[in-house]
Amino acid sequence: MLTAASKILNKSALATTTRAMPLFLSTFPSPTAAAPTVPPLRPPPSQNPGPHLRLPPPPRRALSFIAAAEPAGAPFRTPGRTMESLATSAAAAASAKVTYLSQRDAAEIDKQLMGPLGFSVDQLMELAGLSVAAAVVEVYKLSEHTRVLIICGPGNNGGDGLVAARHLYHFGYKPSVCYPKRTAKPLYSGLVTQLEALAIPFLPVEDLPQDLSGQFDIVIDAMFGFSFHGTPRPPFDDLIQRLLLLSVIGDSVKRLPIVSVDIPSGWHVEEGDINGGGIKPDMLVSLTAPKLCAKKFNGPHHFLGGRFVPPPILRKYGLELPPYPGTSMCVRVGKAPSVDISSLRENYISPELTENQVMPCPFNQFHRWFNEAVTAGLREPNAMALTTVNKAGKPSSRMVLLKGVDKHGFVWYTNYGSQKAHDLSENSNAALLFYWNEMNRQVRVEGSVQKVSLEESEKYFHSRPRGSQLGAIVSKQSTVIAGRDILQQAYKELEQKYSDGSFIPKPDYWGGYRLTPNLFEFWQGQQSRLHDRLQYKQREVDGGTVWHIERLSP
Ligand SMILES: NC(=O)C1=CN([C@@H]2O[C@H](COP(=O)(O)OP(=O)(O)OC[C@H]3O[C@@H](n4cnc5c(N)ncnc54)[C@H](O)[C@@H]3O)[C@@H](O)[C@H]2O)[C@@H](O)CC1
Ligand SMILES: [K+]
Repeated sequence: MLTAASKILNKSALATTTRAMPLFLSTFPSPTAAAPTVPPLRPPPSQNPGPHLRLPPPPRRALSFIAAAEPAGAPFRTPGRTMESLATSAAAAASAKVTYLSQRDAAEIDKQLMGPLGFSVDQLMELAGLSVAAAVVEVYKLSEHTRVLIICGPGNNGGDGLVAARHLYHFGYKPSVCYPKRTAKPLYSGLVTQLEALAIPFLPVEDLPQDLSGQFDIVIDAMFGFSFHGTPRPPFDDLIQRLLLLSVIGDSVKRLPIVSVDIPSGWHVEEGDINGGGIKPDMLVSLTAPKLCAKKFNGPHHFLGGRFVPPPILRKYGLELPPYPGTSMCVRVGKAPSVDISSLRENYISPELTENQVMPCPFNQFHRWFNEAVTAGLREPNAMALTTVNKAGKPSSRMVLLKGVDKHGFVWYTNYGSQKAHDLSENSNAALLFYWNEMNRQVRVEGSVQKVSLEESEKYFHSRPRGSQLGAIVSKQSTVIAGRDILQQAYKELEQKYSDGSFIPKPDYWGGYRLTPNLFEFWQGQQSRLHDRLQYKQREVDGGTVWHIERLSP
């Protein structure tokens, strides 16, 4: 099982964070004697079309090892989702034009969705509330913002808050709800019952402290949405005062953040905070499309949620909205605030890694950790940084994909004309680095590198998809080329040449390498920088070599 903390792997920009390691990893099997053989390596999971809200996929079943994928960055790959596509969609969202809705249009769209377009209010509310929860997870890490107070109003905005409370509970947060004016409709009483079944506390206004910052880490303002008129009536006037108080307590970093759903409550739906005395939320989650008042929002985090707007609505209202990335339920509107790099740090929480827990054979220990990384659903756990050094002592690093490991070493494939190949021809010493961020783990491997046999390279080359085989022929890796079209042209020509499905010969300049290790280091991040580092080094004993384990200071 994964802990709730580990399920929420978010990308918040700022400050120190605590990252808990999946709980199941703490249950190490009892130490065993050195196994004579190395268990088979499982293949990496296929591309994970992960949403913006990154929840690890369910554990995968073990598969037998087939060395059949491409090296990192192989040309002409068509992945489900790459970092490149994430980066592209983030850039597109940041620069996208946004349409703002008047109060009348917002209400009209609502009617159309629930009339001719066939939606029910329950559906829209569920999607809206999920978007709010997803946006909160994007910005406010669970480890730092566990206790969430959701203040719900009498209308649909309040309903969105109730739904968000449920999702946040399931994402591992500890929500409490203040819902002083309940609506006697089955939709709302159902949402309340669902929260009661999760033992989520409902707090009367009288029980809330004047200063909310002592008891909560975030407040979600789901009091009023686009149907708000006039000035807030009791008890919401008092609740809004408490939120106002928050903007004057603490500095901008330590202040209890307020997340407003659709409209900052109390603001005019079109004019915004008219006299400047309204709440100043840190985050606004606009739903369907931002309302006019959102133009006046100048907090650091503006998100859009409600990924359900069909083309007829987009066309009719000429809506331009930022594109949602991947399968995400929310998208940031505008640019993310800049990050102080020096403030980025993690406080790792992991089970201890002790000498008597690890396997005597480092290859077996590697397999154990690798398989756990696969089981946890990490994307490309076989990606490793390879560092080579040329004869002048100049190092260079790049990511490659591990294609096999056994007691003889770690194997990857590449172009024998590449820079790494050139370095290796001058200096066979190299280092590999695996970094499994979500598990607070790193493995370093050092050793010497030789080419694998021609038969091994042939066998692997022909196991690859034909597109990858052609890509390997086309690329004269690490040489300067005039443009992308040259590659595409050469690829097209080859595609035509082999369009009859005939055998594609492996080019001489392509093949594998094997690093035979003389050192391993297994690193596990721990709290307060007291990380575990266990190093395996080879020692001569009675004419043979044995692996000796030492603990290194972090
Ligand atoms: N496409 C859409 O239209 C969607 C709308 N949704 C949500 O629905 C909201 C709109 O919901 P509603 O139309 O129910 O309206 P609101 O939730 O904005 O509020 C209406 C309620 O607030 C009360 N109220 C209004 N002014 C008040 C004041 N001055 N003092 C005290 N009470 C006051 C009204 O009597 C009514 O009970 C949106 O902002 C959004 O959060 C989402 O649930 C789903 C999609
Ligand atoms: K609101």
